[in-house]
Amino acid sequence: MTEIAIKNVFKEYNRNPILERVNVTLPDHEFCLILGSSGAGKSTLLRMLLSQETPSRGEILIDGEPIDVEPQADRGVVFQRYSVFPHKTVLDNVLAGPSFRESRFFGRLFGNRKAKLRDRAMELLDQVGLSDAADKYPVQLSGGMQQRLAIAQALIMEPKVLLLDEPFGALDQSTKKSMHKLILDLWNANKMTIVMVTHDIQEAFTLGTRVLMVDKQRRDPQAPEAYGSTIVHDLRLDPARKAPLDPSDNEENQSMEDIFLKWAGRMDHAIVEGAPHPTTPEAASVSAKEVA
Ligand SMILES: Nc1ncnc2c1ncn2[C@@H]1O[C@H](COP(=O)(O)OP(=O)(O)OP(=O)(O)O)[C@@H](O)[C@H]1O
Repeated sequence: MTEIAIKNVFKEYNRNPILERVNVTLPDHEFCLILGSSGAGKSTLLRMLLSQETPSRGEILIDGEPIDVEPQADRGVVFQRYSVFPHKTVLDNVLAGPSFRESRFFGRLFGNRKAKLRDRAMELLDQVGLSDAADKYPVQLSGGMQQRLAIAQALIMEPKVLLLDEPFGALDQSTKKSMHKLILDLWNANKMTIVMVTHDIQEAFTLGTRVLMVDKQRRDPQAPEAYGSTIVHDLRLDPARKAPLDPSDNEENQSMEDIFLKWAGRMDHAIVEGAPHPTTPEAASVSAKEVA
């Protein structure tokens, strides 16, 4: 069981507010997608969940306990750009994390323990469809294969929470589709909570049980940097649903929020909640009835 609670979190860089009043609770086994325009603060939020950054105010709790101040193995991460070791084989890339962790306690790994880890690594490579590439080097892999390797690398640490920062953003459409199936299968098999950042609305609605839209709720035209972003829409989805496609989603000049609300309106069982602290009439909550 892994519940993440983000409580009234603010983040500033050099006194510039990036995020403000972020409040959300993600129950165990949520697949949460974070959408928002460029610079909205999505990666900053993810980095705080990873403990690479600390909130300027507010707190983040995992299972009721304040989050560790250092990144821990209970939170795995996959970034958009392949974060694998180029000089190690595929198998050794998967083994690198646990070998490092365990050798800190036991020195070099030997015998039974090493064999067990190797079996687990091969099992994961099989799950991500890379068992035939175990002896290859990353340079010999396609972009999609490298991302699958990065996912196996994260999963071998058995994280309670998997954080994904646009992991499929650099992949072509068909590879992306197969990665979507893979990540949904892994999410079901491993019972983790996933938090994933994306720019792709269709991806968010295909994968998420929860979709959060992050944007500025207050804007000062004289001082665009005056306010930070917050959660402006919080959408819960039935995991069994299918995301319908609509050609009008590709119309130009639509804001991400317009497209988001259109999608939300077409989903069965979608419940959209407004931001926790609406401050302008425009940003006030969108009820389930309005989007139905
Ligand atoms: N370490 C830092 N120091 C100062 N400013 C930062 C730092 N990290 C991020 N920022 C600023 O915070 C804002 C939000 O950045 P962030 O990367 O979280 O946005 P994002 O929503 O993930 O954007 P994108 O979709 O383009 O990746 C940006 O204006 C960025 O320049």
